Amino acid sequence: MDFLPPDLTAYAEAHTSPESDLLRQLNRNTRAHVMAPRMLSGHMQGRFLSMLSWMMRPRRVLEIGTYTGYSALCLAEGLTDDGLLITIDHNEELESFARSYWQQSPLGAKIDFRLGQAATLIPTLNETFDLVFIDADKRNNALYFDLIFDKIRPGGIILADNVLWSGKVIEPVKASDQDTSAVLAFNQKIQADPRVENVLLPVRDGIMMIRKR
Ligand SMILES: C[S@@+](CC[C@H](N)C(=O)[O-])C[C@H]1O[C@@H](n2cnc3c(N)ncnc32)[C@H](O)[C@@H]1O
Repeated sequence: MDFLPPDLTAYAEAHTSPESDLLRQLNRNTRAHVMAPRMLSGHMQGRFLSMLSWMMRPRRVLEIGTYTGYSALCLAEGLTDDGLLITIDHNEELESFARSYWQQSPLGAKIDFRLGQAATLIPTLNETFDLVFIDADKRNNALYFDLIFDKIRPGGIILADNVLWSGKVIEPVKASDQDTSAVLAFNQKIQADPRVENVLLPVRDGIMMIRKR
């Protein structure tokens, strides 16, 4: 769902730095050849992730939900020289597609892909993260938040995508709609957590931006 009228979205994109040729190609080929291309962050959100990465100059970034590797490339842009982005996805069919784009970028050497279930892999990571992007199965947002919290430095940032869930967060929820219930519960959990400060940004499908105190 677009929250802004299409012509305002177009205006905002026209006044946002363009995607690199590589990202544009990755965006276009995901739309042409991969299932569910709406999952890709895209131009505007990608530039937001890049801007935040440049502002923070993170040494360690964790992404939960790689898909075709678009947001990984954006988040890797501001990494320090010795920086590393670990990205997790359980869909092995997308790995070679994502890698074929990462290999065309100098940032590819800083991207460490881990294949598997996020809930299994996160506890095995012995890193302190500056920035985490939660963008996998929304039902597990709260679980991923709990699993990563102690691995984030004070002042570190967690982003969770799709927290407006196409607007369903303000509609009556059907008992059978577990995804919407999970997004609502996650948003409430963050809002009530005294260990963090947060702002729900209405960018694309909604990004919850969380700072660990
Ligand atoms: C919304 S897409 C990620 C989009 C990507 N971050 C981007 O912006 O271009 C979600 C991804 O999470 C992965 N995923 C879903 N559940 C998962 C799980 N339990 N463990 C690991 N990956 C999972 C899916 O395979 C899918 O590729």
